[in-house]
Amino acid sequence: MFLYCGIACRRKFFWCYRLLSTYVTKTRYLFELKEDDDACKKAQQTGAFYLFHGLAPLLQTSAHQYLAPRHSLLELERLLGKFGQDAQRIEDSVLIGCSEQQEAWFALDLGLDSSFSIRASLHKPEMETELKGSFIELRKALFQLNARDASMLSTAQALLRWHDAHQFCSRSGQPTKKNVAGSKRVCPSNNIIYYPQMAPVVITLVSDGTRCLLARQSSFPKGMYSALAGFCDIGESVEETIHREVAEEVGLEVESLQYCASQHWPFPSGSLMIACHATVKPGQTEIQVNLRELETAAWFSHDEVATALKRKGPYTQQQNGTFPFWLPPKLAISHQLIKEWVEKQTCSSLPA
Ligand SMILES: NC(=O)c1ccc[n+]([C@@H]2O[C@H](COP(=O)([O-])OP(=O)(O)OC[C@H]3O[C@@H](n4cnc5c(N)ncnc54)[C@H](O)[C@@H]3O)[C@@H](O)[C@H]2O)c1
Ligand SMILES: [Mg+2]
Repeated sequence: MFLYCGIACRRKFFWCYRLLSTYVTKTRYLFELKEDDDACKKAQQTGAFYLFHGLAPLLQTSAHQYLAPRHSLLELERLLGKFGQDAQRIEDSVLIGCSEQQEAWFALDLGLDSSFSIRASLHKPEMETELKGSFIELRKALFQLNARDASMLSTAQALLRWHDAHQFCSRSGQPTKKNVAGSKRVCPSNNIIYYPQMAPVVITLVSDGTRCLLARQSSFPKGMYSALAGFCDIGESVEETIHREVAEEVGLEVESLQYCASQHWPFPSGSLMIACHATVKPGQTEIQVNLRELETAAWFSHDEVATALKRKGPYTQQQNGTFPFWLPPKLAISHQLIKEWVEKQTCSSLPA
């Protein structure tokens, strides 16, 4: 009997341990907050808030890096009170994650129009002084944030932008209402539910076996090249988008492809970047650049790419008027894709 109990208890302990692993607990907690408005409101009491103004996150500078400060509900209520705002404005906030200790994290934009406020947008310079930070465009700050803040702020910005753009039902024209977590909006007149969306984008590093193909758009910083990227058209598989984008942008036919990784990307308005390696036949490598899409594209050797990976742009113009060749920074999935290609090439060139 004792032995039986012992085994049963150990089994139970093992089962609880499995269920209560930090990751599972955190995931279940976030799921509950998205489904249960009261639970989410309760979580706000002990939660922390990232602040934005016109989709630009509040940042503080620390040793050449940006840090994203968080504020408690109490601090936020005090701040809104000081600027003559109703604390109801906090209902505009969206849930973006939680800590391992289940402190829920929210994001709130103080610069976007609010249905809860008479004076919709709070005055930016005054708020910056009060908060001892600056609201900085995410595009400018992203690469000077640590990986966790970059990911949190990217998610937050995409979600805040989506809510701002989906205030009305496209069928009835009536105002839609968000749930407390901000994981959906509902039209009260017809019960249509709107969920936040993101656009799938493929990013492909094409190789001919020894070289890889990199391209630039005129909007890129000078000297920077990247892998080929393109939005998925409606009805396409990832494989079909890769074939089409490579043909459209550089006039080549993909022979084989291999998945590498994926990343949420906040620009232009929330994309899921799906990164893949692709090969073309060694004899069919003549590039025909589509100038409507790209400024230029070219084949680069392993050594050229390996050297460029170590450079950190943006660069100033050289004496001969050109800019050094450099690649996107570590945080961008294109960097990871290119680095993986370089490592594979290095391994395959080593003697067996
Ligand atoms: N994270 C990274 O490493 C990385 C690297 C390269 C590109 N990107 C991102 O990939 C995205 C797509 O690359 P691209 O610009 O070459 O795409 P693209 O080649 O599909 O060309 C862009 C054009 O596609 C059209 N388009 C179709 N669907 C669209 C949609 N849902 N949203 C916006 N435009 C749409 C527009 O006309 C737009 O001008 C860019 O927004 C860029 O920010 C990210
Ligand atoms: Mg493109």
